[in-house]
Amino acid sequence: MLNVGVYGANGRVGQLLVKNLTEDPDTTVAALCERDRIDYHAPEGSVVTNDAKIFLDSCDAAIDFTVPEATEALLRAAMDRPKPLVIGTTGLNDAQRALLEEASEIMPILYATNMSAGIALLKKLVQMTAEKLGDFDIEIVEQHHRYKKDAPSGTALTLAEFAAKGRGVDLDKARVSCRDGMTGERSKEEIGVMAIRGGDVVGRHTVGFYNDGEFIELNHTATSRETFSKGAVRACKWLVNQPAGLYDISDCLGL
Ligand SMILES: NC(=O)C1=CN([C@@H]2O[C@H](COP(=O)(O)OP(=O)(O)OC[C@H]3O[C@@H](n4cnc5c(N)ncnc54)[C@H](OP(=O)(O)O)[C@@H]3O)[C@@H](O)[C@H]2O)C=CC1
Ligand SMILES: O=C(O)C1=N[C@H](C(=O)O)C[C@H](O)C1
Repeated sequence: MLNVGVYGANGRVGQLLVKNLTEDPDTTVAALCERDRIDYHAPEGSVVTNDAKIFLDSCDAAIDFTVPEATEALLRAAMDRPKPLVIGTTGLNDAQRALLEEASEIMPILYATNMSAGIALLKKLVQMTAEKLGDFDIEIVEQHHRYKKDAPSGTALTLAEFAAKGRGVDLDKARVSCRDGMTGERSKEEIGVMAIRGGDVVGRHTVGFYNDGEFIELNHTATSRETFSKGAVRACKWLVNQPAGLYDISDCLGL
């Protein structure tokens, strides 16, 4: 039995993780970490805490869907009590990404901005298409629910990274995420990454390749948030058998 901790246990994804881990015959919910309180009955026998160290000491592996500053606190706590970590939180800054890489030298960490199998495959398709259709304009549009805090989504930025890799360009220089006013004509090098927010949209990403006379749009739509929570549980079960290192969801799926 794998004793898993859920970090951000009161969140939209966190609550689904508790459900999925409870239903899975191979896993149990050993610990819940939440900064304030949880709005439901914790599974019997689970440790409920707001202290990341107590949390890590109470589980064999942990799954994090929170906010960047909370992920940073978890990584710092894990440096002297390493545990396999599955991290889905988006919006990490450069320093937080560097901390994640440093931590992965002493524990296995799977970091993915999207835990779905569909996006894992889409990333490869985007890189290939960007490379093969070198003169098509690339524009990425993402749609999410009204409660989402970061923009563009972590997934859209990951897809943009794969597009940039396919083109052999630096995304920091190529990315355009705002057009307003007299922007001038679009340059060939631009990779547009735009965000739409509204309603209860779980997650929709479209990577368009536009040319004169034709265009291709590659789309992925998540119709259930359990796609992410179940993907994270699957990743966690895989990760506990891996040595220290930084992994992606594609590694877990063999894609
Ligand atoms: N990789 C993937 O596949 C996916 C990634 N995500 C990402 O996961 C993250 C969480 O998403 P979602 O569940 O929708 O978000 P929610 O806002 O529903 O949940 C966030 C959780 O983090 C906690 N939290 C917020 N601020 C802090 C803080 N300063 N310190 C400690 N804990 C904090 C919240 O606690 P409280 O209730 O007290 O506010 C809550 O438990 C986001 O970054 C989102 O982009 C989402 C879906 C899929
Ligand atoms: O906040 C969300 O909801 C989601 N966030 C992730 C992201 O930022 O890419 C993944 C998914 O699209 C849902």
